[in-house]
Amino acid sequence: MAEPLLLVEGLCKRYGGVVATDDFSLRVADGELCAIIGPNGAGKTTLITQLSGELAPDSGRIVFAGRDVTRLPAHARALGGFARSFQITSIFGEFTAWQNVALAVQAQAGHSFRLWRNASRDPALARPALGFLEQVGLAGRAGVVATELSHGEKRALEIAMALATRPRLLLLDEPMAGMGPEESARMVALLASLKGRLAIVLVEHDMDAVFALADRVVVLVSGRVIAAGSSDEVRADAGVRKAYLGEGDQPC
Ligand SMILES: Nc1ncnc2c1ncn2[C@@H]1O[C@H](COP(=O)(O)OP(=O)(O)OP(=O)(O)O)[C@@H](O)[C@H]1O
Repeated sequence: MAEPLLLVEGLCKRYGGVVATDDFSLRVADGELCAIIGPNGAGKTTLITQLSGELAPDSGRIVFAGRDVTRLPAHARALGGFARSFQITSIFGEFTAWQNVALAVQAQAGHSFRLWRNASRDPALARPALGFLEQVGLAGRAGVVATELSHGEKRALEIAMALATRPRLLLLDEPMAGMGPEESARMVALLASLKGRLAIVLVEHDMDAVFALADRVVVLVSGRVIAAGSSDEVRADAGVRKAYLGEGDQPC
């Protein structure tokens, strides 16, 4: 079997008596969109924070592009090609959408943030920043101050900022949270447009979105994988229906 881009083996994390991640293993190929679902408290956030490097596992290992990154902190993983879509707090509210992405482009290029004033007039920064905004459907909102963007636009901006770091793997923690149907549909379309270009690990409660987007769905219950497979396989899995979707319910 070809070496996956992301290989997770035997990850474990306990909080006192609570086993939040229980012998979790995962393989994600280049360009694959892998969704992780599970009921509240299943351990999804604990898992994604271990993948991003914000939380150290008790045991197990994480290998990215052939390199063991288990003990690398988040910023070092980011340099190696990990990007996490952080909560909206990572956006500079008083800056325009364009300026936020330009900062991410600048950070990726390794320039000091103190050069910002000059850099803001630099076409080498301006063009790619606009390009990333275009990719997420925000080109028409480039000059809008971030605080004035809608919730869905802010989430899209975060993704543009993550893309500006030119990641090979994007970790997304509930990108549809707090969205209405129209904003969710726009986010699904955006993620569909990214599919195949980079690997994505998506934690999401919106089942319609997950089943529409994922190449593979992994179901967590009490920190353990109870099923993994295509959307159709997971929807049809009796154990998933019983433990997660609700016994007797129609599949989503
Ligand atoms: N800092 C912590 N200290 C103690 N227990 C924690 C901590 N963080 C999470 N837990 C526990 O670990 C388990 C997994 O929590 P986690 O937040 O990862 O689940 P989740 O699947 O992301 O839940 P949700 O869908 O509600 O966000 C839960 O039982 C939770 O109460």
